[in-house]
Amino acid sequence: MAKYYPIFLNIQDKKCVVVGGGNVAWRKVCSLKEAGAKVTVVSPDFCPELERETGVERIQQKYTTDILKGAALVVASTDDGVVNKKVYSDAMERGILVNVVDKPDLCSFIVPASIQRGDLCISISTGGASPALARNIREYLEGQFGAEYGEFTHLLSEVRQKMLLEIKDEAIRRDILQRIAGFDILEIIKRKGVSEAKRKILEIVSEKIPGDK
Ligand SMILES: C[C@@]1(CC(=O)O)c2cc3[nH]c(cc4nc(cc5[nH]c(cc(n2)[C@H]1CCC(=O)O)[C@@](C)(CC(=O)O)[C@@H]5CCC(=O)O)C(CC(=O)O)=C4CCC(=O)O)c(CCC(=O)O)c3CC(=O)O
Ligand SMILES: NC(=O)C1=CN([C@@H]2O[C@H](COP(=O)(O)OP(=O)(O)OC[C@H]3O[C@@H](n4cnc5c(N)ncnc54)[C@H](O)[C@@H]3O)[C@@H](O)[C@H]2O)C=CC1
Repeated sequence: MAKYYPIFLNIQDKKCVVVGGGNVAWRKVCSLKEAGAKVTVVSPDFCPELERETGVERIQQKYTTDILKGAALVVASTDDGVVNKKVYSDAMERGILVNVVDKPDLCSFIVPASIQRGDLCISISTGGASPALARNIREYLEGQFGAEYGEFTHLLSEVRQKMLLEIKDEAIRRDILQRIAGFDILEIIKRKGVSEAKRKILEIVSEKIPGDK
């Protein structure tokens, strides 16, 4: 089995093509859309979920190479191995990132199972060993990581932007940022809300920087 390098790809406003109109195509269309891509899906037929999907360009025809023009990424998710392989070789020739859903060895990237809580993303991969296990772990973690993690991440981002400007001493800044990302602050968000957590953060900051209010 191949080794993988986990990264987060910026595909905002980039053309991403999904070839195929079944359930697997729909799943990939949804995750690409959520990442802000301009999605084109091409297939002679679309499952009802794909038919209903808004904000997606649907091209109702068999795959042809010209559809890849200007694409940053393509997913081949037809039930026809020959077509999937053709998409793979077309993409490789053009330097386009490619995922072939039925052939892990024809993938320049594979897609993990993911949980999104605001800017916090937790992704799980088994490197293709067991997608079902990746899904089960995702479902388990969904129960552990509630909406409060989104609020927490948002609050930390706000405070961090401010501190990057205001606290020049890198060691002190790092110490504070590490401290306020602690689970005790998350507990305060859960029990008492965001404004109480902000108050606690200010308290920590003033303790760490004498004289700071
Ligand atoms: C290599 C990879 C390539 C890629 O697609 O990127 C790939 C390949 C294959 N998947 C297959 C089967 C299944 N895939 C799922 C589900 C998911 N598959 C996803 C990713 C990946 N699947 C990549 C590796 C990810 C990793 O392991 O890290 C997830 C995580 C993300 C997503 O697809 O968006 C999404 C869960 C999302 C979620 O729920 O959170 C289920 C379960 C279900 O549908 O409920 C089954 C049935 C059970 C089983 O087989 O385990 C088959 C055999 C097809 C056949 O039997 O014909 C192949 C081909 C092969 O293995 O040869
Ligand atoms: N990677 C993954 O997560 C998973 C992969 N798979 C594999 O994914 C593939 C697709 O699965 P499903 O969506 O369930 O299949 P499906 O049979 O529901 O859909 C296949 C789609 O491909 C379209 N298609 C066929 N020829 C085409 C062509 N020349 N050009 C464009 N579109 C074409 C069909 O019209 C249909 O819409 C299967 O090979 C399956 O083994 C299955 C489960 C999970």
